[in-house]
Amino acid sequence: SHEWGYGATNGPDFWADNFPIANGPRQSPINIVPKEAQYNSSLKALKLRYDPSNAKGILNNGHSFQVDFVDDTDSSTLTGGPISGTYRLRQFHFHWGGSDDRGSEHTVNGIKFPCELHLVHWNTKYPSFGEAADKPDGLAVVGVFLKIGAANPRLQKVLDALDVIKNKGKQTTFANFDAKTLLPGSLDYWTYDGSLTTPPLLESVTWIVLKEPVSVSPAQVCNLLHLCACFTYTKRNC
Ligand SMILES: CCN[C@H]1CN(CCOCC)S(=O)(=O)c2sc(S(N)(=O)=O)cc21
Ligand SMILES: [Zn+2]
Repeated sequence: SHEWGYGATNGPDFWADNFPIANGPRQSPINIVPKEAQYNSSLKALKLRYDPSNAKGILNNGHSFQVDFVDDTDSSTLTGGPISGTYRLRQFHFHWGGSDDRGSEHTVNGIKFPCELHLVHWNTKYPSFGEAADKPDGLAVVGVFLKIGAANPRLQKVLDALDVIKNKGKQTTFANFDAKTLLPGSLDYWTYDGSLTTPPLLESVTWIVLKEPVSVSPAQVCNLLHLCACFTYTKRNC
């Protein structure tokens, strides 16, 4: 079967063919309706402690690009928030689209943002990421919306690295990067139990979607899209 993607013949509407969990009870993404969200006073503040020296490399996985982190110690972790215990930062990646009115996976009141950042963490109650990835409490992903606005200097180091990983499977070293610099000022969040938003669509993700977006400039989004030479789902006149 041809590889899943976002095209007309292998996009999300076809994923259930090879990944029946696509019709499962806790599939992501969802539309977030703030007025309908219930306040839960037992939820704690998010605590994100990231060590820049854990940044390892940047990889074009053919569906997006991801920055991978060394996750063999508790030096880059997510604690507090809706989760219990300690989750380790594994990687972060982005989702974007071919125009400013689409690209994010979650929506807020039906509105899509041009881009969405996902910081993927795994529960250290399991021996490894691979073991955690299919457990109901295995993963916690922090989602950050990007909105079109002023250029975001903290993104630039990531975008500058894309030139050398233009093709699927390409990777290069990406050292000494502080993922915290990608976060907005406020860590206020919505949370729900969901899934990976791409195959294998595992229902193992506690979603933590930050309310405050960060900015990205149109030129920076175009930078992302140059990488999309191999991603057929986005065409943008840059
Ligand atoms: C392109 C594949 N994307 C997957 C790859 N991983 C799953 C690998 O499962 C191994 C058994 S992942 O855990 O890194 C991950 S997180 C998200 S998302 N968009 O929901 O934050 C998608 C994916
Ligand atoms: Zn994602």
